[in-house]
Amino acid sequence: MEKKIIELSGVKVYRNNQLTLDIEQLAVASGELIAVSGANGAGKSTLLQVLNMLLPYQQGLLTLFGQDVAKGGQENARRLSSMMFQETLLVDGTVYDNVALPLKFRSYPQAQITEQVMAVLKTFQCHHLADRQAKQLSGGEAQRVGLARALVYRPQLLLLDEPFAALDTASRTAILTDLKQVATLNQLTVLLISHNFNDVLYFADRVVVLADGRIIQDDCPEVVLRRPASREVAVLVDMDNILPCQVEVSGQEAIFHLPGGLAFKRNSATSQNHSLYTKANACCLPGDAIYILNEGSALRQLPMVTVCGTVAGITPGIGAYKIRVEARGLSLTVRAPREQILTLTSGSNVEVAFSPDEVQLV
Ligand SMILES: Nc1ncnc2c1ncn2[C@@H]1O[C@H](COP(=O)(O)OP(=O)(O)OP(=O)(O)O)[C@@H](O)[C@H]1O
Repeated sequence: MEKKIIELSGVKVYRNNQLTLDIEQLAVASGELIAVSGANGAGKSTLLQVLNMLLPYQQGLLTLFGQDVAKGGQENARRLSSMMFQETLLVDGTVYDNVALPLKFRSYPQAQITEQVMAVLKTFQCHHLADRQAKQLSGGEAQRVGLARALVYRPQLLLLDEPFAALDTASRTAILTDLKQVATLNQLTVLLISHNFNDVLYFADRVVVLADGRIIQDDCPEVVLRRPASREVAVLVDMDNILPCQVEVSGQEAIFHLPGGLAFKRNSATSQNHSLYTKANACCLPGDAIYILNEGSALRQLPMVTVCGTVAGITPGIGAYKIRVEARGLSLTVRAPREQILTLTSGSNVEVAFSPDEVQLV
């Protein structure tokens, strides 16, 4: 059986008499790279503070490394876990001194301190900074040193509260690449708070989405990206098309009604949670699931919904261009490779198509 590093059951946290965190069930296995995402105020930092035992919970069960923290599991959990915040507080002294601190606190012998500090600095590509004054580092260097310090004593669990949010995209990707490699090699469990969904897609095997302190979706990041469980998640992942929609269900058949009289059918037994068919008032569709039809396109043979419209704008991008198509009062965002849009300009008439099965009710 997979070893569980974190288990929460019925955990509730109140702040100022308000229920701020309400986790029915959450289990994280050893070696998992898990992200926690959600809008501002969703409860992400509160969850992390509970896991780091900085904040008490008023109800429920929290087990870390197999031990109930309310029954003596705290000491073991502190020994085996580490945490990093958005601001890395480096103390006066050199980079070496800073990274050596956790080992000095733990009374490691000097030779082992030197060996582990230099090894971890090398892993995070900051060994050349060892003799530099820590307070003179750039933001990116400081976060790399902070990560080295968090991992120098080889914890099994690393909790990250958006520590890389202020870094530029290239530096963030580079640091997440190194961390992912280290984590995979050492079976390190990492829980990363991030509201940057690109980082989540890049780094995590799984993402837990919070809203009002509750888990509203828990799945692999690609599923959350393409099949958000609610409008809130669709907004969080920056879904290309969120469209008003009413659904009429008759037996196994669902008829989707979109603005402009656009309607299509699909089998209501497929694709998603049946309760959404009656309660959803919007649907969403990723831009790469809408295709621009050319004459003779093989897609015309497939059961697709087709709509005629006009190109209202084209935004270049690497991998895919974004094309805004106005069709029957709907504004659709389509993502297509550059070669497919070479003949298009603003004002071009186009026919676009999508499969009803790609439409997600939210
Ligand atoms: N020290 C505190 N005392 C009382 N309430 C707090 C405290 N810190 C946070 N809260 C409240 O708890 C709720 C959750 O906050 P939390 O910081 O966990 O959210 P978050 O998802 O991390 O948000 P953000 O993305 O903005 O950092 C919010 O309503 C917030 O106002």
